[in-house]
Amino acid sequence: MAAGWRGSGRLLFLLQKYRSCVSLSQKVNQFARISLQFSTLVQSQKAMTDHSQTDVGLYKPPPTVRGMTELDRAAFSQIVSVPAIRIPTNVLNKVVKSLKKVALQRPGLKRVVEEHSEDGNKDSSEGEHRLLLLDTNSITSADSFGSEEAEALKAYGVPQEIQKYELKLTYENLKSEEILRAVLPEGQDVTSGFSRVGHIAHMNLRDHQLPYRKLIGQVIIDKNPGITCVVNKTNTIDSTYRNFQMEVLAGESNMVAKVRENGVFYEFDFSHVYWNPRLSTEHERIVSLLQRGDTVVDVFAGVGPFAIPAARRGCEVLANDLNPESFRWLQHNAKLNKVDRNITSFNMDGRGFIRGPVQERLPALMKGSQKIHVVMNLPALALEFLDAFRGLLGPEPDQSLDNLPQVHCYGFSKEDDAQRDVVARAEASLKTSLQGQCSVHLVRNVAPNKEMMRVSFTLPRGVLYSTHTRDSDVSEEPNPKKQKCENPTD
Ligand SMILES: C[S@@+](CC[C@H](N)C(=O)[O-])C[C@H]1O[C@@H](n2cnc3c(N)ncnc32)[C@H](O)[C@@H]1O
Repeated sequence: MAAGWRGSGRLLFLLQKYRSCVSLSQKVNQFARISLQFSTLVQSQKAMTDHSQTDVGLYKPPPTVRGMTELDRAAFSQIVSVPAIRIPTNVLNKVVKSLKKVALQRPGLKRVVEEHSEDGNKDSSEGEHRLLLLDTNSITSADSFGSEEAEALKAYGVPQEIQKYELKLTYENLKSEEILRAVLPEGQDVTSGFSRVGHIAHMNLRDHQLPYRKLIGQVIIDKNPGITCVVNKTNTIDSTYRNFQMEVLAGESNMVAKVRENGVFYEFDFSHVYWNPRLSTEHERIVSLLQRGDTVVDVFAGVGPFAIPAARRGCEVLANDLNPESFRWLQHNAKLNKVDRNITSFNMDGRGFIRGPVQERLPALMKGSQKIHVVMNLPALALEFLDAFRGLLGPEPDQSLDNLPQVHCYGFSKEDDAQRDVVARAEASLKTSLQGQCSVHLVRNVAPNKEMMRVSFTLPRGVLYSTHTRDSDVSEEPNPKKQKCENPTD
């Protein structure tokens, strides 16, 4: 209860902080942060509640498992005494339904059992009665039943009497969080959360969890059907291709994942390419803007989560990625989804791609009426890559080419006003104002104080036709510090 009040107080404080923000964009950012902090608050309160529930001791594994680094499943077995109620078989189903809130619920455990006599043999009245096992957190004595349950018992003629039942609890009956809380050092955070990529569970363990990493990996496999490999991200990444370096904690070391996102199938080697299940909504959002016959230019395509669904929708796609492995899996996924005819793929640097194959095709596309969408999802750097469009079609505007491309460019921001920050960076690269001509979307909160944003706009004619090409900016090479990629978790 006290935790609940503390939580509400904190929420009130956060909301007051939100009200005091001045600009709309600040409010958007602040609101996103408050939502995150609030959800963290709710999660930690939930964790507290769960903890207090298991704290009664009954479902706690034996204390001897504390500090275990190699999983010994048998060490988790124990006999516990649980409350039970004796129910005639002719009303069993109805009574079990009425008592479902207070019945024992444990993975892999039957809650209705046969009764045994004192000597351990089956009761002589076998077949006439069964025992319903009850949850010790709800029922400790015959008086613990609520009024509805008590009424149901009376109506079915079941005596409101509690007896004890000796129950064998094993590793199989425990939840992963209960196992890890019993094993890891007391009082330290037990996070068993992971991202799922096909058969792979992808974890980001903290330092204090590392000595137990093999055991944690095995527990995740045991408790999550379909997971056959658990990896932990190690602290370094290949910052160019945005893939993680990882250690296999448990299970097979097969890194070729098969996933389905928004109804589309993908296969890829997770250890060599970028894949983030948290982007599925954004992928879908962009794809929903597309019409059959549109052209999609995907500058940082990865293994195809924009390109493949766009091609399936009937668009012509130019898809590029610098990582040879992403390029290979992109082609594989195009074939897998039978859209390889609609996708032309490239393995180039993004700027070279824009100033080469895209430049060649753009005039013809801009003469037509079907939309041209340019997608640039490399949030650590893409805003800076917009300079590649400057002077792309030369200095002389051709008025017959009036179908200007729509650009969807992603960027991370740690600024208080993330919206203003990403627009200002896009404007600096394009060397033109986008005021009133762009929309900005919060894609997701990546970390506390770090947002992934999308700026969408029609590429200004004055940018495409300009003497001010990127190549003429010798004195304006991007600051190498700014070019550095951000944390791999993003
Ligand atoms: C954040 S991932 C996005 C992949 C995919 N579009 C998605 O939404 O999941 C960025 C991709 O850009 C690629 N990349 C990095 N630097 C690049 C560059 N200079 N030119 C082209 N692609 C690049 C990486 O290999 C990676 O696949």
